[in-house]
Amino acid sequence: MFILNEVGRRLKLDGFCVYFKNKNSQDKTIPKASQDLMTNGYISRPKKEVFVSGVKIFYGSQTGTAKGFATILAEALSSLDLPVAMINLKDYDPDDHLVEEVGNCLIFPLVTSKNVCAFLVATYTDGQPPESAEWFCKWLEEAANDFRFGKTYLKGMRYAVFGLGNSVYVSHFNKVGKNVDKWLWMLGARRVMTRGEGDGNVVKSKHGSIEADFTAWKAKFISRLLALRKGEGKRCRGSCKKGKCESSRRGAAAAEPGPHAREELHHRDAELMFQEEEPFESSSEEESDAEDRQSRNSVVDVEDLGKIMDHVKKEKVP
Ligand SMILES: Cc1cc2nc3c(=O)[nH]c(=O)nc-3n(C[C@H](O)[C@H](O)[C@H](O)COP(=O)(O)O)c2cc1C
Repeated sequence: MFILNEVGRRLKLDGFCVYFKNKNSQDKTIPKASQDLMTNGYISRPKKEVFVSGVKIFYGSQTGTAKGFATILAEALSSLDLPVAMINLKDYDPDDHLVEEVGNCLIFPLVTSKNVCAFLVATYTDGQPPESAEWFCKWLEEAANDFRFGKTYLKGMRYAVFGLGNSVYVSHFNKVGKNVDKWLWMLGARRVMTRGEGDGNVVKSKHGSIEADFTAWKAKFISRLLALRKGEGKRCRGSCKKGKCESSRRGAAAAEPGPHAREELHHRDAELMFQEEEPFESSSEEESDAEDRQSRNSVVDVEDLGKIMDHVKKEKVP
């Protein structure tokens, strides 16, 4: 029996045969048949895991700004060697395809998709989406509010949203971006970064113009993608503003909610979550799991309280 060492030399071994393949070693020193064997039944180094296999950029645009931003993003991403698809929401039927973004593993259907989805959507009069994104938004809103879909429907999908708007429309500023972010989250998709808000009102725009807002968001999105590509997650370390994470909830008292109360909680949480910037990655299911754990702790607290009361009563008996 033989073993191939780091430089492809055969070493004699008694009893069994192992091949180590050095990725820098010259494959030409190893016969083709042996190379095949290395991945077919013989021990070889594990293959590098792929954490992000590509990006899908969805856009909803009326006068072309969102489409233009989508093109800029696609170009930036393809220079990073990431496969990119640009999708006009007008041509996309969420009823048929959205669930595909969850993952395509038949054996473990809830396995996270290796794609990341970016949504670039504009807001129009009275907070309505552009015509091209009407069906997508209608479908998403209905699904998010339909208990038959539930908060795991899009579990495994990873996404980020950049909304385009103008803050002169005070009460409906960026409403569509906000809603798309909220509805995806309610369906269990995982937001990989804070929503970006492009503002065409140069006086109020965070970075001076909608283009600058987009450039800043794009830079953050790319750095987030690079981190995800390395397999890095981003968890709340207990410093989130609204105290919604598990760590900051520990110790807070709450009553056990019934099924309707929980449903209500899910929607109320979604509203709260999207009033402010959310600094960490999350999905609605995780939020709700944390609620459940907290509730279970609270039930124990109530039981303990009962025992204490019994004890106090006994103490009072002469
Ligand atoms: C008629 C009209 C109505 C608009 N209404 C809103 C609005 O309610 N809220 C908002 O944030 N932006 C509003 N906007 C601003 C657009 O969202 C913004 O110009 C955006 O960049 C357009 O993107 P698009 O070129 O991809 O369609 C409105 C713009 C127009 C022309």
